[in-house]
Amino acid sequence: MCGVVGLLLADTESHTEASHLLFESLFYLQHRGQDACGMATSGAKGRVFQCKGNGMASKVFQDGARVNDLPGYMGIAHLRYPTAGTSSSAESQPFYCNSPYGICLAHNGNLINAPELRRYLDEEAHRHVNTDSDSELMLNIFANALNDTGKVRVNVEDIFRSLTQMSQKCQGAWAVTAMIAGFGILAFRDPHGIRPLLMGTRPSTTIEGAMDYMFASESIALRQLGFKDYRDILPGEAVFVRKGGKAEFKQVVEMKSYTPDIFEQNMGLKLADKIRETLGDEGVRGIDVIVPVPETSNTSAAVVSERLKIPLSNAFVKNRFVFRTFILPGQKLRQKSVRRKLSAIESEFKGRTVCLVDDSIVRGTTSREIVSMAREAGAVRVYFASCAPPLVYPHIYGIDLASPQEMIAHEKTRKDIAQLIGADDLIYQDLDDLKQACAEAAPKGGVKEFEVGVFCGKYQTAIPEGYFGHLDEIRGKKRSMNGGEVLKGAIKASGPVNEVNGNNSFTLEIPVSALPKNADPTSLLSVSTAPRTPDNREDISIHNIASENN
Ligand SMILES: O=P(O)(O)OC[C@H]1O[C@H](OP(=O)(O)OP(=O)(O)O)[C@H](O)[C@@H]1O
Ligand SMILES: NC(=O)CC[C@H](N)C(=O)O
Ligand SMILES: [Mg+2]
Repeated sequence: MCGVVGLLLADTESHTEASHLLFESLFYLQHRGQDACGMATSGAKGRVFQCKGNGMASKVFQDGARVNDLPGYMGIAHLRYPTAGTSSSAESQPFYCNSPYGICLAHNGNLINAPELRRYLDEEAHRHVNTDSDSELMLNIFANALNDTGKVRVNVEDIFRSLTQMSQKCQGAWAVTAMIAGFGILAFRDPHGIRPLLMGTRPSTTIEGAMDYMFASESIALRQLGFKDYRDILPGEAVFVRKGGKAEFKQVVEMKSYTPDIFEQNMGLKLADKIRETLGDEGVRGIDVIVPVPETSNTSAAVVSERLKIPLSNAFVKNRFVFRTFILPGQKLRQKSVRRKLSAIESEFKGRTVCLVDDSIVRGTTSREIVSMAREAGAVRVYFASCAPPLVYPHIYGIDLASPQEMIAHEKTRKDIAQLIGADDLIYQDLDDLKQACAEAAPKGGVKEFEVGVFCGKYQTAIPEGYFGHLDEIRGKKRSMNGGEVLKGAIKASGPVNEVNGNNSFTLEIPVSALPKNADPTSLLSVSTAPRTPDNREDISIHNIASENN
């Protein structure tokens, strides 16, 4: 995901009000990325001030203490959940490049032709790129186009023209806020509008008749900070707000379609009907309670409960000090964190047939753990309903979900998956139903199409040859970062493994450093295939051992 923000105050004398507002906005968008965050501001003499690093906003900005080091009337900020490159702090954003004019950029999305852009920057543009980040490439492509104007000072038209050139060179998804030191704030979106970006305004608190401008990935940040009249930046559109000036808009590249990622939309309206279709009237009558997996599925579960006329029970309590799980690096960590994050209220489960509702199943970490928690709390039957259809293809536009092989639905039937997560039955939303539910929820005349490549493998942009192989390679590299070389091989197994995989073959990846000296890799199988009992989930961790450093 990633969150981006941009802000320009009308009052150019304001000292650190911009950085304080930006800091606050990061809390409203923190769920969009927890790996790293940062901010860059610019003030009176056009100097750029920055603070960024790994961790969440409160940590990086030392509970706000560092915000006072960031003066200026404008700035941009970023929350990172990596899709490309590594998790190193050097890749935290915004990125800064001094030539020309001092540009900072914060990017949500993913570029799918990074190798080609890297080659162009190196061999033709002679620009130094310091990290593996695709966002740094985008910044340099833009900077290079601006540089080609050959001007000492550019104007707004030059900026828009350079963005047109950049949009023609880059392929993939982007929602970007950028800042040109001493000049203004820029925001733009890819031709398909895959990642979200909005703009809002508010009257300046100090200069009568003047407006402050803010851009953000989600309206919540704008609303909470008093920015109103917000509107979407359209696909292919750019907005520049000049210091002390007004917003100027330009369609820098033709709008190809308007297909925001369906993950951003309201999910789950048709799920109730699907549950009835799958379980039948009898099955539905047997359900005692609908239980949301807090909080992302609360709304959908409430709709399901109302439509099926089954009581809703908030039978899982969320620990608000544990954060998002599936974006944590490392399967072991993710698994542990589900248990830390959610606790089951026994009295709500004891002796009941429950239907758990979550927004999605990716690797199956959450669903597997909570089905087993529901049983431990005394549930007699456990159904699991997912608002999203099975995820089986890579997400390539800015959500590094998992590689298809890690996704629990990969090459599995619904029944296989139900077995793997330990549920009595599993109900998935249909893709067509989901699209229809989202289209119905969109404002009149609004979005009708959505980016759904992760469910069906059909993407909005052409995919460069070899891109999926390249993705796997990057993920392999990430996995082995702490573990050194990775052994890979298909291993035939029998016995308890059958219970886990539903067939008797699987791919095992073991970081060499995780093995005892001179160990035969297959020796690990005896550890990982221990029989499954309520207290021993080692069998599931066959894959976990393999991808511990993922
Ligand atoms: O199948 P999995 O790999 O477990 O991924 C799916 C889970 O990931 C997301 O939750 P997340 O952990 O991000 O946190 P949240 O719902 O609390 O925001 C999503 O809401 C599912 O619960
Ligand atoms: N999730 C995102 O939008 C990530 C942005 C960018 N591709 C990065 O990895 O930093
Ligand atoms: Mg969740």
